[in-house]
Amino acid sequence: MTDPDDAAGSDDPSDASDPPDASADGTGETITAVFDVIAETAPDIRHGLPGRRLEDAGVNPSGERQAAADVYADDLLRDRIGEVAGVAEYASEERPDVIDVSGAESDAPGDHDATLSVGVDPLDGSSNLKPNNTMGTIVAVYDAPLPADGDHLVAGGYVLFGPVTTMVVAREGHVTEYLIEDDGTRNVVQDDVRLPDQPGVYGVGGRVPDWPDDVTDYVREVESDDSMKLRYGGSMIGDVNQVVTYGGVFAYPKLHSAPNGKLRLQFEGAPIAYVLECAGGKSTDGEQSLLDVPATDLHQRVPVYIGNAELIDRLESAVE
Ligand SMILES: O=P(O)(O)OC[C@H]1O[C@](O)(COP(=O)(O)O)[C@@H](O)[C@@H]1O
Ligand SMILES: [Mg+2]
Ligand SMILES: [Mg+2]
Repeated sequence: MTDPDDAAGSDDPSDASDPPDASADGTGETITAVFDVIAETAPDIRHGLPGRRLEDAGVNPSGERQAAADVYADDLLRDRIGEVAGVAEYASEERPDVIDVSGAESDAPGDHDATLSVGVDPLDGSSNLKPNNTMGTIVAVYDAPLPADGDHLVAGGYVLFGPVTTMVVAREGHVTEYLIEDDGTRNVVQDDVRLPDQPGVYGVGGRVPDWPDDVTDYVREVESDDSMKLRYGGSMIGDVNQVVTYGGVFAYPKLHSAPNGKLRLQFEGAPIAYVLECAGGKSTDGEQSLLDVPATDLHQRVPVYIGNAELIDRLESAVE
């Protein structure tokens, strides 16, 4: 995208365009329809936030507090993605089980021939509601029942709720950034998004005293490069989009208190790895690409390190 010190990128959108449906079985049309629904729902999520910022709604399957906004976004997305022909399953960070939205299991109305599964993090970074900071929505489209391994990802993307609402979509090895208008239409801001060659930012989650020594040593080495600036805002999507824009590394690492880190493989780690790898970057759990981590549980956590290839290679050499 742009140089770290050249933050004045253009926001002039051109007309929306999607890759042609390269699939013989119509899955490409389903993927397009899913991201149309995400774009249409993004303004509704944004407009639904003010009254739901501070209201508590319970605990999610990962044992974390849910805001009313998390549940609101999840319900909206479940209803609307569930209507998309070709989508068989819906799952999210906010509900314990996979939902059959095809109707096939219960012989209910629906698309009984549907084959795709959609996993979402409806609101990523919802602890940023209180201080009114950046949040996102993460979307993963798999061609297998959930939980599914990363090699079943056929598309991944995210919405970023910042000063403007943008959506980044990766499919068929190609990454596109859109500006989402208030009426839910999407217009291309940047076709063929690629990580800049020169990394400029780094952000690492977790309490610093909770980092294992090898993580600490790696971070100290990264920040000793005087071209690297710290960027950490407490929303994975906000922080990841800094890396997509300026190059660099984002991590939510293994911790002393949590050897598998905090982020969820199905809803956060894998789809973001898919986007970054399609944009020319790399991902790892410390040993292997996040797309190669076996999916064993819908809500399993995984250490996440993503960014420029050279920084991820160094990380893999540095951590055990
Ligand atoms: O508060 P911490 O420990 O820095 O954690 C922040 C991380 O947790 C998350 O908020 C987890 O996502 P959710 O808000 O979807 O649970 C990430 O977006 C972010 O990277
Ligand atoms: Mg999240
Ligand atoms: Mg969330």
